[in-house]
Amino acid sequence: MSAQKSYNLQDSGVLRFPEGFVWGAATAAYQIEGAARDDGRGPSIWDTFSRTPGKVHAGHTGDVACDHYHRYPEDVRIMGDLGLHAYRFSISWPRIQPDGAGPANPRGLDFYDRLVDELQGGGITPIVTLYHWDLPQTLEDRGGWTNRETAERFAEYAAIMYSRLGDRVETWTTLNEPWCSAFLGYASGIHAPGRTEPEVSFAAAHHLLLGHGLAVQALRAAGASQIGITLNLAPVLSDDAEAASIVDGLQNRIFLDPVLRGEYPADVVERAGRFTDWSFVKDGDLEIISQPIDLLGVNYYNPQTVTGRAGEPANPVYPGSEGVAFPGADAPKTAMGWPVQPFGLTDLLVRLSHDYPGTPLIITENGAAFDDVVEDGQVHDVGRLSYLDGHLRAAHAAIEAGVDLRGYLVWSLLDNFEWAEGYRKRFGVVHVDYNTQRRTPKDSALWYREVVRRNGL
Ligand SMILES: CO[C@H](O)c1c[n+]2c([nH]1)[C@H](O)[C@@H](O)[C@H](O)[C@H]2CO
Repeated sequence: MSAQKSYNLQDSGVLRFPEGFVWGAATAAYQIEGAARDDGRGPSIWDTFSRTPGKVHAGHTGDVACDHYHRYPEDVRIMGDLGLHAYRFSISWPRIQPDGAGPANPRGLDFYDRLVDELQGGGITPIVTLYHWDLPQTLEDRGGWTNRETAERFAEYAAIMYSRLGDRVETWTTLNEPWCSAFLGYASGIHAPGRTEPEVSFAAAHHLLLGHGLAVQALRAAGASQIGITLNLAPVLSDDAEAASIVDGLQNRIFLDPVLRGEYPADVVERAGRFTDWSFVKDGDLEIISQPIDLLGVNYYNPQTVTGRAGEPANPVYPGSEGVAFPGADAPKTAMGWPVQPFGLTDLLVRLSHDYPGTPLIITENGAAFDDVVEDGQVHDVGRLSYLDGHLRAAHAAIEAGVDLRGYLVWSLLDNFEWAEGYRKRFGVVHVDYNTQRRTPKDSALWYREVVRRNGL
């Protein structure tokens, strides 16, 4: 259960969030846009990966997805109907630079111009993610994130986007979840580009962070004032302190420390030593990576439960985690098999504010997949509503504990392409019928609308 404590509830007896708390929803380009070949968009690593037999459920691809590229006015209207303050979306790099470098594709820029204008017309604040996993394939052909030059291309792309949208977009996040890009993409291979080379995954992680730092420099030089990065973070639950520290290092501190402290954690450097000599870290890199940021985006879904077990092989997504087992949690599960443990969000937020003080936090993703059914034009997604309610209570408990939490963006606005799961897993508060593209707000959306209106539960 989330942390239970008696609050000094205000007038109407609800949990009130701070004045100005930002309520919104989040999506990502490859997961919702479709139009994979429209208007000059080039191929990304996810176009390639989803076409690789066996990589994505039933061979699903993002070719059409939610057809958001064409239906964005309707989707913005839905955001307005829900009363959302903000909308977090990512920009498709290959739509802007089909080969990952060189002059921008004007038709790609035009789409995001139109989207931002539509949002502004609806009084909805855009929150841009520059990179949500859809690397231009041409850059992957040159090594992708294992190639240091990709970091430089990313900063050039960031500057292009700021020059086009900076007059209307105030909040910019550079990367979504570099942990997933590096360790799902290059170590375990369960995400694009599907490489199973743990020995290069740490270089990929570093170049992603270098790209973040160079992009922060470029954005700041161009006048951006609200810049951040989004990390997927998880508290680690264990009866074994050593096992917990190993996974905390490989999941959380490997990114938090370079970005917010300007150093890699020594224990992680040592454990990764069996894969790499870290020679990809050049003088000055960590100063660039730890450029000051204004906001830390936190994606939270559940804690990690681990235990020490002699002889246990490394978990492929955590290179260097030999001796650690992942037994799973004794808790209700979502359709992804992820445990529902809202208390983990409170623990995480309080830990961040204690260990990495001074950086305001925003929950950039939190949500759940459940098997939804449309009945008489409605979706009674009680499980998702309960998950969101519990996690908002957990977030409120963190605020009560003094955490500087600025907002909450539910994952996701729409059912969408759930990466290797394809379309079979639904995270949206709005149901999408992929045959007709009909949108149906679920009960969770109607409940969330009331939360936003009341600024509380
Ligand atoms: C393990 O959870 C990760 O933090 C995570 C979960 N999720 C994410 N990251 C990604 O940012 C989204 O694109 C996914 O659609 C979403 C749901 O899977």
